[in-house]
Amino acid sequence: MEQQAVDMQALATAAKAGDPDAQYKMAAILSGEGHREQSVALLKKAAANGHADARYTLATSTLLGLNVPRNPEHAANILAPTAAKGHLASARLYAVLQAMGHGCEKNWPAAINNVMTTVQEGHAGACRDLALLLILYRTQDDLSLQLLMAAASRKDIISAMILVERFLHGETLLTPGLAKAWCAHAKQMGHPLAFQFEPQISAEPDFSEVAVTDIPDITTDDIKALLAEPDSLPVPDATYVLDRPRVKTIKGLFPREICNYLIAQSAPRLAPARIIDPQTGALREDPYRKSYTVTLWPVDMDIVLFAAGAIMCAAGDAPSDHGEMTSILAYEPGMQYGAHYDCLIPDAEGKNPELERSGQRPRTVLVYLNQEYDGGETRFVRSEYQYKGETGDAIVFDNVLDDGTIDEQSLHEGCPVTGGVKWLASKWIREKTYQF
Ligand SMILES: O=C(O)CCC(=O)C(=O)O
Ligand SMILES: [Fe+2]
Repeated sequence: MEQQAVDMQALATAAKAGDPDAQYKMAAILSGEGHREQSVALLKKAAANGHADARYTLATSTLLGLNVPRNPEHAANILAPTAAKGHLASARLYAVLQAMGHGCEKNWPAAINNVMTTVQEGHAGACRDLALLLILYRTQDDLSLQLLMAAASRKDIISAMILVERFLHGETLLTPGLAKAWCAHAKQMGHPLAFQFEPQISAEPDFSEVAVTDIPDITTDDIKALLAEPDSLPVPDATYVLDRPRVKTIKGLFPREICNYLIAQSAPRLAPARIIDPQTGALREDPYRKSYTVTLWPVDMDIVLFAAGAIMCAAGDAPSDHGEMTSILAYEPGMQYGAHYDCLIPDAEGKNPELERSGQRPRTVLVYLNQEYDGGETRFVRSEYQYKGETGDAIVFDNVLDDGTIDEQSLHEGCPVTGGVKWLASKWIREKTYQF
């Protein structure tokens, strides 16, 4: 206790004397104690002194408007210098802002530069991001495999679980002992797939095999040539299945690895879905829409999640900035999304601020992220058409008619799940650039 008081005193003295690390640590302690203003003041000092973690934290608060005014341009400016120096968290977030054009100019090649700076710095998370982009683009299997091996051997559990899953499918040359060792590590870290995979490997875990492998030697120009802007990526062929509402389905929009990644990144952020109370306008839970859900805002995103969202927009024939943020939904047995329209409905006076801001929601894109569940079909209640995709398949449907008025045939539901957990990615497309 006494020692703690001495340490705190020493920290406060160092912070006052201008030590950025002490300022950052003091800011975290003060924030935990609820002293928001003092915390922000110190965070700003540490950031001004060039402390990379402080700059990242301040940038996320600035994006969210948390204890500081919301200002995406300011957030991008805070991130730019630390991203250029290869600070992983800053570079990952700055890449998202550049890819989206949120707070800075939309510039996909510049976003790739950020990824490559951190790959070249040897960050495991950056190797994983690049590997996942290559997987999403379905290109350079050898290179993505080397990047995954490099990341997994640097203890990146997401990469390790991708390799273990491939091992279980007989696709990757891991030894069973190494696969088991990675599972044990990922279980400790709480990766959901590790609990599923570990019992399927009968070998003893062999930790002696965990040797760090080299990061492949790749140039930024090579990667830029491989990874065009995701908005312009060709989407697999669609099958038109219904006229009213207009519905098409797409097999394999996302590879399995991307589906698992979306699940793993959203699982810790899920919260019960809420609806807007028609009487009070307040958000509340309702048995009508019962699922767990998370909306991925820029601070929750990385370049892979951005690109996956952009591909969903492309599947809906829309530029990426017309898409609302991707939502991930998880339905446990008994959960469902009751019959509803996705389009925005004006009030009795013909008004809806959302409609004025970014226009109607003419189209919806859903991607099924897994298939190991019972029930849970997406059903158009008036036409009785229903669809249940396999892992990575998409359904795209119009919520309005050609003249822009609501298509009443678009009334749809997520049927109750009766076994297992259904995971879904959902994107609502807007008429105009989505303003948020
Ligand atoms: O769960 C489903 O199949 C439907 C989801 C849905 O309707 C939506 O996200 O708007
Ligand atoms: Fe819907």
